[in-house]
Amino acid sequence: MQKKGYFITSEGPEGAGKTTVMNLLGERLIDEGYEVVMTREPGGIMISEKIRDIILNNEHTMMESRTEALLYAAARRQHLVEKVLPALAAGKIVICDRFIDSSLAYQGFARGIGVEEIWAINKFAIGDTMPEKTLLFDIDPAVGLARINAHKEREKNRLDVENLAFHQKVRAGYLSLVEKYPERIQVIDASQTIENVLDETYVIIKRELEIIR
Ligand SMILES: Nc1ncnc2c1ncn2[C@@H]1O[C@H](COP(=O)(O)OP(=O)(O)OP(=O)(O)O)[C@@H](O)[C@H]1O
Ligand SMILES: Cc1cn([C@H]2C[C@H](O)[C@@H](COP(=O)(O)O)O2)c(=O)[nH]c1=O
Repeated sequence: MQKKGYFITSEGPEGAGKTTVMNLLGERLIDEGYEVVMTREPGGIMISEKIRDIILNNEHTMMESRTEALLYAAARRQHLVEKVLPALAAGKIVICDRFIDSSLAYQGFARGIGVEEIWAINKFAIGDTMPEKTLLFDIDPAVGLARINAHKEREKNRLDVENLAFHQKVRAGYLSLVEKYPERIQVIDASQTIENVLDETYVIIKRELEIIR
């Protein structure tokens, strides 16, 4: 159906509903006949899932911020070459839960490493590959964290357990990225019901896919 690959990423603070909504979106697009690859960062393939375990392990309290940033970039590189680029070359839609904007918001802004520094290591990791469209699921971090905490079975990782001030910096970081890249990053109010968030997401992505078709 689609003539060329299309790279979509979802971003946002913890508990914004990215995974829930993008999975539903992916199912809907597949039902319509699109070839869709759903994946995530850090992870998506064996090596990057192993790096994910190292980064997010709650016992790794000694992990230094730049080490963390480099591990995210390493996981990103391997995932890109092993999964994302081949799928795009085959004309598929790739929907990736988080990508470089997570590193900019979490490591660049919230950890305070600096956006330029994070760009530099990620440029090395991804070259010129950037998403065509990024959806920012925007939510008050207190609401997002409350959603996560309501599900006691969900294990909290090393980033989830950062304090509220950290997650507020993440959100502020994301919003400053929207100002910098208004064409690429589209904000969705993630405080709405799942159905409404999905509808809004679907309309945005369908419009994009119809343009490239
Ligand atoms: N719009 C919504 N309203 C209420 N609850 C929601 C909404 N969207 C998702 N949830 C619930 O919030 C929780 C977190 O959702 P989800 O895992 O999709 O978020 P996420 O953005 O992927 O989070 P994280 O990045 O922390 O993994 C889940 O229990 C999900 O059912
Ligand atoms: C890609 C990426 C992710 N993070 C953080 C964001 C989350 O706290 C975790 C991933 O967990 P999720 O349940 O899959 O959302 O990692 C980051 O800090 N920097 C990154 O580049």
